Amino acid sequence: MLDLSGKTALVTGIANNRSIAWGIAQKLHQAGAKLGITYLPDDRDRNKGKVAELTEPLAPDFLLPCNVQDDAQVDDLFTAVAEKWEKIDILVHCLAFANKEDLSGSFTDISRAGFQLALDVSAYSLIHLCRAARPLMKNGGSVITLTYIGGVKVIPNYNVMGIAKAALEMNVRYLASDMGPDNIRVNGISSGTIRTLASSAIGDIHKMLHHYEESSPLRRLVTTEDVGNAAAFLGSDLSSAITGQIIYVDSGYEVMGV
Ligand SMILES: NC(=O)c1ccc[n+]([C@@H]2O[C@H](COP(=O)([O-])OP(=O)(O)OC[C@H]3O[C@@H](n4cnc5c(N)ncnc54)[C@H](O)[C@@H]3O)[C@@H](O)[C@H]2O)c1
Repeated sequence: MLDLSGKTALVTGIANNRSIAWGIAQKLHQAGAKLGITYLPDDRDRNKGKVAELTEPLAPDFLLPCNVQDDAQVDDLFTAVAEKWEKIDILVHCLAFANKEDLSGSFTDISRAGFQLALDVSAYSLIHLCRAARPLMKNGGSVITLTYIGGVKVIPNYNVMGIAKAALEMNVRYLASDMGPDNIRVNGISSGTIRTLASSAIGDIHKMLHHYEESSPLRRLVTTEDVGNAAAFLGSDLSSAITGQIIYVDSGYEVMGV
C-alpha cells in the first residue's frame, strides 16, 4: 500500500491546472503527504494568486516564491522551509524554461545566451535545490525531477531543451551517487508528451502529440495523473532501493524504433 503519511513534500513547478507538478501534488496529497508549494514570482503576484487558489484544496503548509535563477531566492526558500518543517522527505523539481526561438527552427541557431538560460533554469537548478535541501533531508529523502525523451534522442524542435534534459539526466546520476550515502535517492521521470504551458512553446507540438498517441504501444497520451502516480511511488518507501534512474512514464513510446 502506498502511504506517504508523515512525509513532507516540497513541490516546485505548479503554474496552472495543466502543470505536471499539479498532477504530482494531487497524488502526493492523496497518499497522505504534507505539502509545501513554490511558485515563480512575477511583478504583480499573479502567479501567486493563481497557484494559491488552485492548491487551496490540498491545504499546503505553505506557499513560497522561488525563481531558481536567483540564488538568494533559493536560499531564502530553504531558510523559510526550515522554520516550518523539521525535515523534508520529498523534493519535486518540475520546472524548465527556454526561449521560444530556441524551441523550433535550426539547431545551429541556438545562441550562447539561450543555451545558458535553458541549462541554468532547467538543469543547474536541480543541483542548487539538492544542495539546499540536503541538510533538511535528515531521515534520507527522495528527489524527483522531470525529463523528456528529447534529452536522449532527437525530437524535432526540442533543440536547446534536448541539451538541457541530457544535462539534467546526468545530474540525476551524479546527484544519486553524491547523496546516496545520506540515503537520499534521486530519480527522473521521463514523461510522455503532455499539453502544458511549457510544451506549447515547442514548435509543432500538436504533431508530436498526434504522433505519440498513434504510435505508442498503449495508443494513448500520458496524463498528469499517470506521472503523479509514478512520482508518489518514487517518493514512497516502495521504491527504497531505486536511485539514479530515469523511469519512462510514456505509454511505452520509448521502446519503439519507428
Ligand atoms: N509537458 C510535457 O510534454 C513534458 C514532457 C516531459 C517532461 N516535461 C517537463 O516537466 C516539467 C514541468 O513542465 P510542464 O510541462 O508541467 O509545464 P508548466 O509550464 O506547467 O511547468 C513549468 C514550470 O516551470 C516553472 N519555471 C519556469 N522558469 C522558472 C524559474 N526560473 N524558476 C522557478 N520556476 C520556473 C514555471 O513557473 C512552471 O510552473 C518541465 O521540466 C518539463 O520539461 C514536460
